[in-house]
Amino acid sequence: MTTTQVRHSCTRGPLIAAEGINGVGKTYLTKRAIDALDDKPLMLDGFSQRTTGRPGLDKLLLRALREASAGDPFLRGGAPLADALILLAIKRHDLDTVVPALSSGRAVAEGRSVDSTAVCQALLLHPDNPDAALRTATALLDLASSYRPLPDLTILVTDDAAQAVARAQQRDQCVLTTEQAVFMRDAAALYERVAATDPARYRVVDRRSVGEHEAAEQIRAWIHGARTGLGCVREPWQGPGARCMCCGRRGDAAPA
Ligand SMILES: Nc1ncnc2c1ncn2[C@@H]1O[C@H](COP(=O)(O)OP(=O)(O)OP(=O)(O)O)[C@@H](O)[C@H]1O
Ligand SMILES: Cc1cn([C@H]2C[C@H](O)[C@@H](COP(=O)(O)O)O2)c(=O)[nH]c1=O
Repeated sequence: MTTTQVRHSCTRGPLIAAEGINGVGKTYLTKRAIDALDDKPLMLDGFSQRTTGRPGLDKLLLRALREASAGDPFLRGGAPLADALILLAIKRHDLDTVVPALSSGRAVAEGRSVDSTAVCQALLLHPDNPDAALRTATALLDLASSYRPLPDLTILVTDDAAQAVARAQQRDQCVLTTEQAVFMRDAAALYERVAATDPARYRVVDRRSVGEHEAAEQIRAWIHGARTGLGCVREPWQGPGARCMCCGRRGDAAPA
């Protein structure tokens, strides 16, 4: 988690996110990577997998967004900033549910995190202006980091957008509209630009140049390596003297 932490070592596990457009292979490759790990991370499902089970606050918020977006696969409810705040609330709820696992030293792998919110909502706000979309995406990430710490490591899976569209269509037995396919293409480009702004947090695996086996192996190694050098993590809104959310250690107060 990259914000509000004081860098002394903490016993917690790392928070890792898999990002990228629909159908790019986040779930497929992350599962393959995790199969090869002895110390398996807790997997936090992406949104589309959350259709069964107890209706917690995350599912209820998601249901509201789904209803407002009337079947749109990108959950576009018509009010991008209000949608963004609901999406961030869901991702905050997700963090709350995994703090016990992180505190026990276990790694957690989120299927999408706040970078998806930043990218998708920024693109909705600036569909025809890639530079403005990038500025808004980074501003939304700043906003997100005041709601919850960002992931320690974000793995971006990229590919030719048309390949990802084809996989998503095949998997979901649907045909995306041209507008939806263009949205995915533009989102793919924006994810890559956002990743380039924060190379310390992001690792990028590009399926155009890396085979399936090698991609899964890279992801395995990144997840394994994310365990080292972790600092304590604090509620962003509580300031540097607050206790670590995971180990409970107090931070050093800011120098006078
Ligand atoms: N290398 C591969 N070989 C065979 N099938 C693959 C491969 N990569 C992905 N797939 C298939 O493509 C589809 C899309 O992949 P996946 O579900 O992992 O994408 P995703 O990025 O998690 O998408 P979403 O965000 O829409 O859930 C799935 O049916 C998956 O099994
Ligand atoms: C987290 C998040 C998701 N979305 C969109 C992207 C996908 O089209 C759907 C389903 O997501 P899944 O996790 O891949 O199942 O939701 C979004 O627009 N903004 C977000 O923050």
